Amino acid sequence: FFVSPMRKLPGPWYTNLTGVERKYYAWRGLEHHYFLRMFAKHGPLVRVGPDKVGVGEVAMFRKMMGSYDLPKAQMYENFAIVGENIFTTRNTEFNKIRRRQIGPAFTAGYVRQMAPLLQTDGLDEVCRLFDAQIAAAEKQQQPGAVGKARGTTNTYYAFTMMATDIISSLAYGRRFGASDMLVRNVEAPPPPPPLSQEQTAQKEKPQEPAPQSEGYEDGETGQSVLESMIATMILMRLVAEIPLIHRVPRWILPSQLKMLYGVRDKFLAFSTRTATRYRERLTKGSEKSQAAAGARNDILSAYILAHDPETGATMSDQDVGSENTVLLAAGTDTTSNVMVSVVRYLLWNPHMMARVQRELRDVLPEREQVLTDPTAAPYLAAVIHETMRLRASTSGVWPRDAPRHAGITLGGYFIPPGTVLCGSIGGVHLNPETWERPEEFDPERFLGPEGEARKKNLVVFSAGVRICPGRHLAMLELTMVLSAVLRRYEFAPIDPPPAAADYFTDVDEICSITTGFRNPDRDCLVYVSRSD
Ligand code: HEM
Repeated sequence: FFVSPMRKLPGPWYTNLTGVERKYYAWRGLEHHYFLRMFAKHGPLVRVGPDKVGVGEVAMFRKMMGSYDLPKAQMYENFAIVGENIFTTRNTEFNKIRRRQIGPAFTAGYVRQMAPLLQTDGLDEVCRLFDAQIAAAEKQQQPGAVGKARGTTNTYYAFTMMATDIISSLAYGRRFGASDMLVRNVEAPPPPPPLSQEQTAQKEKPQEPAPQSEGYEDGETGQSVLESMIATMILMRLVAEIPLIHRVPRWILPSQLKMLYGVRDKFLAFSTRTATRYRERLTKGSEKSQAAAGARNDILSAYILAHDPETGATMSDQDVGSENTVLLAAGTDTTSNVMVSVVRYLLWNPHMMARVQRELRDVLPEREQVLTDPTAAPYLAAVIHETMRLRASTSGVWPRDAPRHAGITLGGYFIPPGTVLCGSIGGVHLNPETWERPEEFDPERFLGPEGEARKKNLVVFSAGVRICPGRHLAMLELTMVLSAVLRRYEFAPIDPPPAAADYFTDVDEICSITTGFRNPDRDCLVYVSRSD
């Protein structure tokens, strides 16, 4: 204890003995804030527990993420309730092979070919929702009322459901129909009048079973799959917080947890079965069905056909099933939360909103046009980058073990083996040595050649050997959806912006693996109307 090199690291004295303060913040969903406060006080390398060090500076972050010598920390095993896959694995060889296998599904070129699916299964759906919300407001408008009808929408639900539909389309070959649930709520007819006796008797007669939706089995529907997906994600987060849950025999668990495990089993079975069916269509079906399946440029077909060019290893249906559950976890709220934040920042800064809209009217003169190239709308691209800097949906910490035998030197300090390095994306993005006025929302910093150069200091997708493979897809999705909705609709705030501009309080965030909105029902409600 007295000779440990960790003692030399900056940090409060008590972190030599305990990491309970960090745990307390993590338990409250505010671990990302805890790290920011520690960096502000002690600098970008700070001890936060006897064996834990926070890293909040871009060069150090890149160094710790740059090599497989610093494997993912043990925490990741807690996510493996959906099997070992690219995200959960701590095994270098496994990760290298998997990244080579799935690489072709995420190249910039292949991702561009997915744009039509992003449009039909994502963008069109969210627009259908906004249109339904506006139509509902029109219905309620008094006759003779002046001005356009304004619907009310919750951007959090609208974009989260849309992103879920996009990933389910790309990774499962079908939309789960998440957006439809929202549209149905808007269009729900008024409750029927009470039934007469005769009608009641009629109703009690056994009904014909509802026709199965294509591809679902055993009474599954898009909605039931969606529910089991959500339950699986909840279980993942619970086990991440309390790993013991996964270590004890299942029969000891309380009934709610047993139920969650049961649903997880069903969801994994569904994911594997989806891969099996798709493989059959791709490889065994008639020429016509093979052509139809092959013509779909999506992640699922790329995974099924994947092989590692070095070892020749392919992926089993179970492998594909496990990878797909991870895509749902890694590729939905990460992207949709950025969209929500972009709309919020633009509503708080009307001159920026006006500039984005002017730019979009120039590049998309027809209302229904869609933009796929972010460089065509540089101001919108700058807004997206600045939002991802200030409110990264991944602003929490991503832990790595110090190299097992040699340790590592960071910022002039030796970090011994056995230490966990907590790479803080929020810390890197708010580091005052890197960014002027770090807490200010200023898209200008990403404009022009200097702005382009500054992007190297953004690590929203992490860096190095485990960098996000979905980054091109995320950028395409952000560009297509935000350009279209900001061109086609006017948004207006329902509530005024927070009075005091304080980074820690002006957005009520919760960090639990990803960072999102603690109270979306209160904070993400806006007016929406059609633009010309
Ligand atoms: C704005 C949106 C996104 C952000 C900010 C983001 C960010 C990140 C970050 C920071 C990591 C590293 C996590 C770690 O070290 O454990 C990561 C990993 C990953 N991301 Fe993303 N991501 C986004 C969208 C996506 C999308 C759309 C997909 C795929 C559909 C995806 C798939 C993955 C996968 C599979 C990994 C694990 C890679 C590995 O461990 O080797 N992400 N992402």
